[in-house]
Amino acid sequence: MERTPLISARDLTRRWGSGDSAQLGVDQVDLSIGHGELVAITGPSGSGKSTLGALIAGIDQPTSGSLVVDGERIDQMRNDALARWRGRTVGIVFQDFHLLPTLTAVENVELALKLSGTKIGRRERLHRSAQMLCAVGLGQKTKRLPSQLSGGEQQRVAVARAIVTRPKLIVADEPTGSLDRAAGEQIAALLTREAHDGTTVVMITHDEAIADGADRRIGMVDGRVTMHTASGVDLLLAPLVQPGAHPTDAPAALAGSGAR
Ligand SMILES: Nc1ncnc2c1ncn2[C@@H]1O[C@H](COP(=O)(O)OP(=O)(O)OP(=O)(O)O)[C@@H](O)[C@H]1O
Repeated sequence: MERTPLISARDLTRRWGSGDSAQLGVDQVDLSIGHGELVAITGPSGSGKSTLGALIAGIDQPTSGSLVVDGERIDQMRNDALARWRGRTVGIVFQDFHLLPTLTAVENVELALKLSGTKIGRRERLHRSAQMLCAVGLGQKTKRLPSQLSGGEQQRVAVARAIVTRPKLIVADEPTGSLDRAAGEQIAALLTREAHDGTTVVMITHDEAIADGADRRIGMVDGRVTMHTASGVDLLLAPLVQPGAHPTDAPAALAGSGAR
């Protein structure tokens, strides 16, 4: 069965400023990511990975181009509508965690459930949040404040917060960046399981082993997508996508294969 795209970007561009001083983050990117696909975005520092992730997660908006995520055009959505869309659609793991310093680990996770509009009471929200913290190996530290946790532990709280709402999409910026190998593999396994359960996972990573475990790797250089790697086969984008064609027109291997 053909995998329908959850994310469809066309000519997506994000720049700051204009003229000679313009900074280009993402440059005319065409991209299609399927439901339940686990995608790793890789590339050198400054190549636009975080910028692309922020656009896909709806925490930033493009200068031009179109971006449809879960059936909605989010590229020109108003801020209030975009915030509501994020709450019901996406779990985000920020590079620098963004935990609220005055809330405990379990309260940080619970807040995400509350903001997602889930119709469950606080007691059940706290129960689910504690379970999620157990899943990331923090069952003994649910009542700690972020300042009482190591960087790696804070990162795991951030992952638990992104997953607990069972969103359609998880965008994770270096979700294993502060972790040792064993903890990193545990988090990668958790995100992979979410993808197997139907969540689309877009993971920005420098970790080669974790990128290799994804369904597809998207390589970026200078704000452009230069390469897709699926099933261990390198596919150079340029010869496969004809000028003017959308990535969804490209061969199935490029767009991902089969719905989950
Ligand atoms: N707010 C901003 N204003 C101006 N330029 C920006 C802004 N944010 C990012 N950029 C520029 O956009 C380009 C892409 O940055 P981005 O953070 O997306 O790269 P990255 O691939 O995620 O890098 P890293 O691996 O170091 O995190 C860089 O040249 C960066 O300087």
